[in-house]
Amino acid sequence: MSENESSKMRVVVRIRPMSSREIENEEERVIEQIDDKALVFDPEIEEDAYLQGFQKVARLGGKKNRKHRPRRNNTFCFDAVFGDSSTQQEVYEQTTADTIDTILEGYNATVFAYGATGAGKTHTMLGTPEDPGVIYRTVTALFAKMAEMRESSAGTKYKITVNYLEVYNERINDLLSAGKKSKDLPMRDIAGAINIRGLSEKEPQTAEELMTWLKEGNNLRTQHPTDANAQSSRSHAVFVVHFTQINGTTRTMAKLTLVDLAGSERAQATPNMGLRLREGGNINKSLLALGNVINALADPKHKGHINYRDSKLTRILKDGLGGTCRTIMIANVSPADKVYEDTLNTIKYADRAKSIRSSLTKRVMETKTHVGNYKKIIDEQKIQIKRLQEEIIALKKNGPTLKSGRVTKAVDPIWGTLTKLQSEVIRLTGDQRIAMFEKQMKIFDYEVKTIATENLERTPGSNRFERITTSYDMRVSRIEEKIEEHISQIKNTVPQEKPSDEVRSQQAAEVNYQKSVMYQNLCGKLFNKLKEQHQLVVDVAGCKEIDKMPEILCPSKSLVSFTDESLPDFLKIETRFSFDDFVPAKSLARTRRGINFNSTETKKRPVSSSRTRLPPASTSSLKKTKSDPALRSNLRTPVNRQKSATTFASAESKKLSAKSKKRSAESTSEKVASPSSSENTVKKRKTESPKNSTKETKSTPNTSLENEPDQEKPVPRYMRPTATSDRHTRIRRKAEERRKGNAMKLQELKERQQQLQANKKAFPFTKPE
Ligand SMILES: Nc1ncnc2c1ncn2[C@@H]1O[C@H](COP(=O)(O)OP(=O)(O)OP(=O)(O)O)[C@@H](O)[C@H]1O
Repeated sequence: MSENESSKMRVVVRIRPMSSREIENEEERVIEQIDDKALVFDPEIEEDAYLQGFQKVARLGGKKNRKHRPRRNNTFCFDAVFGDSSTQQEVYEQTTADTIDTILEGYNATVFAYGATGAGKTHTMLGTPEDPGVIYRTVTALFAKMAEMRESSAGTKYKITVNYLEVYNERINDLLSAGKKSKDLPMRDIAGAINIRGLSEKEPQTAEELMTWLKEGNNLRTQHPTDANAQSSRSHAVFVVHFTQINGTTRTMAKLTLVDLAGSERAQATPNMGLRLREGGNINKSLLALGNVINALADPKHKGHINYRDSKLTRILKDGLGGTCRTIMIANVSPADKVYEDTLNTIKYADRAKSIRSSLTKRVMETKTHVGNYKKIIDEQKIQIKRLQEEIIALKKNGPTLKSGRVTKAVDPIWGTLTKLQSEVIRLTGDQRIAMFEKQMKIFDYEVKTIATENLERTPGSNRFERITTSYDMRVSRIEEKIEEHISQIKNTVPQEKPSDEVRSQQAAEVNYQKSVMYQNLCGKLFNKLKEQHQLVVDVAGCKEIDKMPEILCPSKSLVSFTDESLPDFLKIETRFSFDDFVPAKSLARTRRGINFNSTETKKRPVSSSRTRLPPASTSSLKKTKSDPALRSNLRTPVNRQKSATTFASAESKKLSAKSKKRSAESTSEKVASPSSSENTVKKRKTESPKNSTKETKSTPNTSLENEPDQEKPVPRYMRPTATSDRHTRIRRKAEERRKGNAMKLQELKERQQQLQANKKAFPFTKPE
C-alpha cells in the first residue's frame, strides 16, 4: 500500500433496493448508479412526447417538494458506488478487504456506515446470519490471515481482542457485558488516546466465537421501530478489534474500528414523539458533530483546532477520523423519493468526506511510530543526553576562558544591574518584613491592652479569692457540723434524771465529765481555727479591692457591725465565748467608730445621743484612713482585734479547763458541793464582765454603747434619727437580746457542769489522764 493511498479517506456509496412498502407506495427513484464509481442524484427522465404530460402529472401528484429541488441530474463520483443489486461480498471486497493488510502492518483502520434511518447501514455492517455483513467478513478474513502468518512466522505471537459498545443518548453502554446492559461507562482522554473504563474485552479464538458475541451484543443494542424502519437502531454501535503481534521485544498493535451509526432523521419528517424524538435529537446532534469534524478535516484552509469533544461519538472516533489511520466511509442511501432530502444530505456528506486527503498523509506517517520504534528512539536520546553531558563538563572546565574578552564585557554591566536589583529586592523585602512586624506588633499591643482591660474589669486575683472563699465556706460548714454533732452528743449524754443505780450514775458522771472537757477543748480549737481562716481571707482581701469584697470578708465593712447580728451562724454558736467578750474594749470602741466612718449622714449631723451618734473628732480621725496608706492599716485593726480575741478565747478556754481541773482536785477533798458555791461562781463570772466594761468605759467613754445609759434629750427636728440609724438601733437591740440569751445559756451550761461536778463528788471515780 502506497502512502498516497493510505492518506485518503475511502468513500463508497451503497444504494439499497426499494423496499416492498416503497414499491407499493409507488415511490419514485431519486438516485441512480451510473457505473461502479459514479451516481446521479435526481436524474432527468427521458420522457417521450406521448408520456411526457402523464408522467409529469404523476410525478408532481402529492409530492410538493419536487418543485423546489435545488439540484437536478447531479452526478457524484466516489471510490465505489454500489447499486441495489450489489452483494455483501462485493461491498466487503471494495471496502474493508484492503484494510486487513493495513492492520497486519500495524496501521489502524476505521470503517463506518453513515446514512439516514432505514438506508441500510446495519444491513451493510452486520447483515443477516445467512448473508453476513462487512464486520463478519472482515474479522473472518483477519483470522484467516493471522493463521497464515502463524504458519509462515513461527516466532511471532498474534492476539485478537474485541470490544463492543453503543453510544445511546450520549451514554456509553457495554454490549459484551454477559447479557446485561451496563451503566454509563466513564470515558477519559489519556495522552490523546480514548480510554473507556470498565469496558469488557473478549479474546475470541475463532471468527465464529466472535460472531456469537457480536450477536449477543446486537441483542443488547437499543432498537425501536420507527416510521422509517421497523427495526431501527437508535444508537451508534462501535465494534473494535485490537490486533497485536509480538515478535521478541517488538510489539505491533493495530486497531480496526467498525461503526454502525444510528440513522439521521428529520424531526419534521417523522411523527416520532417523546423518547423517540429525544433519541432522534441526540442522534442528529452527534451526527452533526461528526459532520463538523469531517468538514474541518476536509477543509484544506482549516488549520486550527478540530473539536472532537462536542459528542461522545466524535471523541471515540477521534483517532479513527483524525488521519492517524485508514478510514472508510460507507454512505448508505435509500432510492425512495420520500427521503429525498436525507439522501441528498448523505450524498453531500460523502462527497465532502472525499476531500479528507492531504491531512491524512501526515497522520499516516505518525502512525508508523509504533511501539517497536520506541526502543530505537530511546537509544538515540540516550546518546544525545550523553553527548550533552560531556559538553557541559567541557564547558565547566573551560569556564574562566568564557569570562575573558567580549563575553566578559557584555556580561559585566548585566551582572552589575542584576546585583543592584538583587540588593534592592533584599532591601524591599526587609522593609516589607519590618512593616509586617510593625503590623503584628500593633496587633499584639492591641491584644495585650484588651486582655489587660478585661483583667482590670475583673477583681484582681478573683480566682484565688474565690478559691479561698469556697474553701473557707467548706471548712466553716464542716466545723459547724462537728460542733452540732458534739452538742447533740453532750445533750444525749447528760443524764435527764437522777441515777437510781449508783454504779450507772458514776459511769454516766465520768463520761459526761470527759465529754464536757473534750467539748471545751474542741470548741477552743475550732474557734482558733476559724479565726485563722478568717484572718487568711482578710489578708487576701486586704490586698485587693476592698469595695468589691463580700461584707463578711471585708474588714472595712465588717467594722460596721461586727456584733453577734452580723456574725455567721457558726460564730453565734460560739457566743458562749461571746466575741465581744474577747475583744479589748479599746478595739471594740474603734470598731464601732468604723460604723460612723462609713456613714456619710453622720458627718453632717451633730451627735444627739452617744448611743446613736459618734463624736465628730473620732469621725474625722477615721476619715483619713481611706486616703492615707498608713492609716489604711487601721482598717485591718479588726484583724488584730480578732487575733487578740483568739488569744482571749484560747486563754478563756485554758482558764476554764484549769478551773475544771481545780474543781476536780477540790472535789476529792469536798464531799458534797453546796449550791451557793455555784452561785458564787456565776456571780464571780458576772462581776468579771462589768470590770472589763468599766475599763472600756474609762478608756473610751463615748463609744461603749452597751455600758452607757440612754440619754433622753430633746432632739432637734433636723437631727432626728433616720431610717438607717433606726435600723442600727434595731440591730443593736437584737444583738443585746441575743447576748443576754447567750449569757443565760452559758449560765445554764455552767450550772450543768457544776451539777456534774457535784455528781462526781457524790460518786468518786478515778479521773483518766
Ligand atoms: N442492500 C440491501 N439489500 C436488501 N435489503 C436491504 C439492503 N439494505 C437495507 N435493506 C433492508 O432495509 C431495511 C432497513 O435497513 P437497516 O436496518 O439496515 O437500515 P439502517 O440504516 O440501519 O436503519 P436505522 O438507522 O434506523 O437502524 C432492512 O429491512 C434491511 O433488510
